[in-house]
Amino acid sequence: MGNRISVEDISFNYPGGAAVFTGITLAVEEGCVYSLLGPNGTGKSTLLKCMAGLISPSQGRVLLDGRDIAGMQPHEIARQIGFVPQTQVSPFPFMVRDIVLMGRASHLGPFATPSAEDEEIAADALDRVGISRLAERPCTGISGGEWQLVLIARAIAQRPGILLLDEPTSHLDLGNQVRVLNVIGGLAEDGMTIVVATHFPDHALLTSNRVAILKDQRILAIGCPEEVIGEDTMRRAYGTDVHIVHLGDPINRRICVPVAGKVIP
Ligand SMILES: Nc1ncnc2c1ncn2[C@@H]1O[C@H](COP(=O)(O)OP(=O)(O)OP(=O)(O)O)[C@@H](O)[C@H]1O
Repeated sequence: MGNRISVEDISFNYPGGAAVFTGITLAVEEGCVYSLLGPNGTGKSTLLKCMAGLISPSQGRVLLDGRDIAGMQPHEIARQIGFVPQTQVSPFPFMVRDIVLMGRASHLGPFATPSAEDEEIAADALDRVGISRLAERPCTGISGGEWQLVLIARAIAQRPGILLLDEPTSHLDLGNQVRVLNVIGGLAEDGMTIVVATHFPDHALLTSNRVAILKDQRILAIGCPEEVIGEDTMRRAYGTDVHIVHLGDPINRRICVPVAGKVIP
């Protein structure tokens, strides 16, 4: 498997609604971290759900290694694609470790139970996101940020070739944001292809090889992060002024700082 995913000229309407987006085309290569930016409601989650095969585009195709996912069985898609939705808290008090073990489901036969190796993979995934201590806790008794880490651990345990993450750092403290960004970088280095919807341009600058910004039903800008995340494009995307600051040596990074806001002397 080549772990490539692309969308070709896709459009999407929810029933009875206007088009969320039209004519979107993008190609994500193996081992690439691809960030989707854009204001609230511009369709980032909807695009990820189309890519995960959870909903079908009204027009256009989603291709997995060149194959149209419309013709694939759900279990075939689940073996190759992992999806981390925006945090949805389970109403059932499953143990955290059992939720993460559910990530192994696509690797098991219909009536098979998880093996010792599956248990080890789940434990390793919990360790990778730093929440081994929560393994025996019911998921109804953990925080929003902890839930987000559980869902990420479940996707890591799935070991998909392609991982789609919907705002994976939105509930996380600073340390856990960095941890998850490092995990994303490590997975991509191992050849996993990653698409991340995010509201943090800095995270896109830090982790991505490519960025697309959605706005007004279309792609406003697409390309490498240093080109796309510029002051003019950010203003056009979000309607607010930012400075792009180059931190220079030894950090050699760009950060995106909003200009507006109360400045405390
Ligand atoms: N189930 C649904 N039925 C009808 N409309 C929906 C549904 N889900 C989302 N929408 C609408 O589709 C548009 C795109 O929503 P989507 O959640 O994909 O945007 P987003 O860019 O991910 O937003 P955010 O950044 O706020 O999470 C929005 O206008 C939203 O109101």
